[in-house]
Amino acid sequence: MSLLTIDKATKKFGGLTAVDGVSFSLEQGEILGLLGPNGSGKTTLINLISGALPMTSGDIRLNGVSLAGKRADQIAHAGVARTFQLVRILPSLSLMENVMITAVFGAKSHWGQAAKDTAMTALSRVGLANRATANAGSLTYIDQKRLELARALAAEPEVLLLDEWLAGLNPTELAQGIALIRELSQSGLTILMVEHIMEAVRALCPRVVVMNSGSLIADEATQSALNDPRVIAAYLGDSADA
Ligand SMILES: Nc1ncnc2c1ncn2[C@@H]1O[C@H](COP(=O)(O)OP(=O)(O)OP(=O)(O)O)[C@@H](O)[C@H]1O
Repeated sequence: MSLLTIDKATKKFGGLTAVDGVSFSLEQGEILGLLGPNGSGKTTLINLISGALPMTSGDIRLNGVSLAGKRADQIAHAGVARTFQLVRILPSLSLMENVMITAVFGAKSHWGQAAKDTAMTALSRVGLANRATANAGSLTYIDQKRLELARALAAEPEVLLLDEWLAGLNPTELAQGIALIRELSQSGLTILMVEHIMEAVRALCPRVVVMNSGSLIADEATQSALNDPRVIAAYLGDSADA
């Protein structure tokens, strides 16, 4: 059985079908790229998986158990964590406090010292342990992104959803970011990553799924997808780095 199964997931906003009967699955330990031009439905799909938005129809299953109709907090508790395109850290709190919040509300609902330990482990994994007591508002952009990632990791997910986590980094930071995601993947975490930076997709994802206008147009090995005429046609006319 696949770890995460997306089964004809559909989301309509009034007359617009943003996600249109999308089906694919992720195996335990896999790192899968979710590609597509701007507006193709990638973030909406991430919102459906994480419960930020309810599906119009279809099903999403984690370990065979349906997540359909569940709230975001219930889905986090079930083992799905995400990062947001625009980081959602709380600038007036310390890094530790930012991360403890998700340790408390994540898959294992830690309290007290256990929440602190989980938060510190997550901060260590992203290289921010030595700044645990600093104010989150003082962080550079890359460190805000690291903190956002630590918040997702502190929920101790089985599946991590990354929504353009690498966007906006300079070349040095991008190399560091790719190395960090690779480490997380090698530790066994299952990752679905929305990404426009093809260098990162090639470096990290053996397989990709590609959306266009809400529909899935490819589910194949990355190299073959990037040479697929349907994928190339979807990206033409879009400014994305394809
Ligand atoms: N809350 C919403 N209400 C109405 N329409 C929405 C909403 N969220 C997204 N859409 C529309 O759904 C479509 C898919 O948007 P989505 O943000 O999922 O695309 P995307 O592939 O993530 O794009 P990008 O790469 O630019 O982030 C777009 O036409 C968008 O305008």
